Amino acid sequence: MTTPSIPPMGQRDKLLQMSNVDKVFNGNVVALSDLNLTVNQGDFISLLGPSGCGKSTALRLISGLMRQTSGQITWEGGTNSGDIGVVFQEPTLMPWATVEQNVWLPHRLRGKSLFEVRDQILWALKMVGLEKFQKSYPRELSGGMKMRVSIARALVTEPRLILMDEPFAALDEITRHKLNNDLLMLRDKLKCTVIFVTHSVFESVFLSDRIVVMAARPGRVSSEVTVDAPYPRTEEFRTSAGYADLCRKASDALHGAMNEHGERASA
Ligand SMILES: Nc1ncnc2c1ncn2[C@@H]1O[C@H](COP(=O)(O)OP(=O)(O)OP(=O)(O)O)[C@@H](O)[C@H]1O
Repeated sequence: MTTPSIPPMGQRDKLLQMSNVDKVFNGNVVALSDLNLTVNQGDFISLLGPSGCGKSTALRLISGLMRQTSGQITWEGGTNSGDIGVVFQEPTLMPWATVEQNVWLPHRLRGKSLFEVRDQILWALKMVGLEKFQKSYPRELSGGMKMRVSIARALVTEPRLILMDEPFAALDEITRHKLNNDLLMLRDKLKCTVIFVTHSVFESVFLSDRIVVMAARPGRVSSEVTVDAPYPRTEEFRTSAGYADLCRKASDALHGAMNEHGERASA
């Protein structure tokens, strides 16, 4: 798969637009109010915000798993099945199925046989470094490897947009760093667009070029922090003064969002 490089921010084509999006649950829980967000092709966006500010709800609306109460979500050129890959906090693998069968799932749901999509499955597993584990079962894998399978499953349809809902939050720090590095390498190879939900200022700065900071009650965009550090980002970036400055900036923005309602910052 050959793909052109990602243009600099400001020169990217639009992928989708969320305009004046509201989501109300049970008639009275206002999860999102007047959410506006433009997502461009190649963006790596982190949604950062306090618990309950509607980050997961925003992802579910974009994924089409749920419908907004009002407002529009518009894809440039429309959207097809397979355009979106989703990775959740838990790997959500079928324990009775092999790695290969788990990664097959999105194609299987579209009526394709394992034989038909075997090459795509192998490609996705290679992307996450697990091509030798096709026939393994989830119980034989570490937590980090299970998450890689989950990422391969999201990649297997070659989606235009990958949605990740706190995918590494349950992993230990070392595995998390390793998967952060690998995710950036993957993004560099695939030139894909990613929206990544996290509670971690450090993770959002390391990964993204745009941090969308959300405020709660009701959930909305509070501010946006641009992370203009060049990719590839390495351990050198993680220990640089520039990284520390950007973390401070993102942390201030997060505290600002929390103070909009007098909440206590915990990130
Ligand atoms: N299915 C649902 N029914 C009723 N209320 C819901 C539902 N899903 C979410 N909510 C409410 O909507 C608000 C936003 O929830 P959401 O899970 O999107 O926030 P979040 O920012 O992802 O939180 P966290 O960081 O804790 O995962 C919360 O008040 C939550 O209780």
